[in-house]
Amino acid sequence: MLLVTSHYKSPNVTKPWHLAQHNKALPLNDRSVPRVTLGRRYSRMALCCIGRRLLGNAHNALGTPSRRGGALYGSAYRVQEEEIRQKLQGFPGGSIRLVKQDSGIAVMTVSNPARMNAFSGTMMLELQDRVSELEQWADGKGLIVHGDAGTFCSGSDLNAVRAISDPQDGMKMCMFMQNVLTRLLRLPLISVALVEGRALGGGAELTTACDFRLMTVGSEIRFVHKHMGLVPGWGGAARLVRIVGSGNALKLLGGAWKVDPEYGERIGLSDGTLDPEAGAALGQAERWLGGLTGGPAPVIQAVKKVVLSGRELPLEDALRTERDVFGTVWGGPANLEALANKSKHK
Ligand SMILES: CC[C@H](C(=O)O)C(=O)SCCNC(=O)CCNC(=O)[C@H](O)C(C)(C)COP(=O)(O)OP(=O)(O)OC[C@H]1O[C@@H](n2cnc3c(N)ncnc32)[C@H](O)[C@@H]1OP(=O)(O)O
Repeated sequence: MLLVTSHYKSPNVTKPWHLAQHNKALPLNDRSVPRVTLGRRYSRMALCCIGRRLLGNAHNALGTPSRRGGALYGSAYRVQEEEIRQKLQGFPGGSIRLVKQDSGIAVMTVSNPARMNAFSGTMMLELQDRVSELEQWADGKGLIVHGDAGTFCSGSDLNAVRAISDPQDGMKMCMFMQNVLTRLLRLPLISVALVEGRALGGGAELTTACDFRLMTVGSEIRFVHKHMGLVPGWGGAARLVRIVGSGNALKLLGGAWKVDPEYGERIGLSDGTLDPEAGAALGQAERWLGGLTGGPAPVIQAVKKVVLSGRELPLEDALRTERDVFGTVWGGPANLEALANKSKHK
């Protein structure tokens, strides 16, 4: 069930968006694709399994008002999650603030200024709570993630890292943050990481869990993991490859290269450099994002959903999702209003 459909309640179940909502037969289905050979059928089945898993999650991410949203790991992981949650409670400090604005753009602030906004244990837990809150935000359209006091985030709090350096705890923390950051990226909101100052280690990974990155002059994104004897574990490598390609990702991880705004734009990691003369960075980021989030929330959420499925799913599953999402907006209030206004696109 899609969240966007809840805005379109109507008794008329013959509308296409209701057909989609009620999972009635629609033209594109499994039978419409010929299965040529056994081998292909199996590889196709395998793809479908992966796709359905992601599809289910993607649907959840944008639709089901469940606390778990677009979670990555299944129910077996919940026990482990509870264990690591308790452990993370033992490393307090800082906060993750969230302000949901009437414009439909929320601002999330990573705040631990005494430690360059490093993630304490309780901040990881708070991040999960804020993501859950955003998954439920029916009027939401956009999100800006930034750091407090002029810098983005210096990764994990090294004091916590030292205390949980046992490989099993490390794995649990890694899964916890992978899960939370995957849910962050799958939110039905268009998201931007506003990078001022430094985004290091886990902070660099956090920037990749947003749809876009904007950088201020003098800022840097740096995957310092190699220097810590590590690789990214919060999903940052997988996402980085999709953003900049494997060659550039190898350079950034293998060389622990600093990415300044100019280099960031060149390789596609940064989507723009903010003008130091044009006022506060946050205001500029809000204006930039506002250029993508004009219009009703259900339509913007639908935009995010079709792009998300195109990004994450095999083509056939993405096409099905696109069809279903299309069904939620076709004949909906925004569509009918636009038709009634005879809108032109000059
Ligand atoms: C690698 C992956 C891993 C993960 O995925 O979990 C991580 O993210 S591990 C963390 C990776 N990050 C780092 O290693 C950053 C280490 N810090 C630095 O390199 C510097 O502090 C820097 C460049 C961020 C800032 O340098 P600057 O000279 O401008 O300031 P200070 O060094 O004096 O820093 C101020 C204050 O902040 C504390 N700090 C900074 N980062 C962390 C951190 N990640 N964890 C804990 N504390 C941090 C620093 O120790 C200073 O505190 P003070 O009490 O004044 O000594």
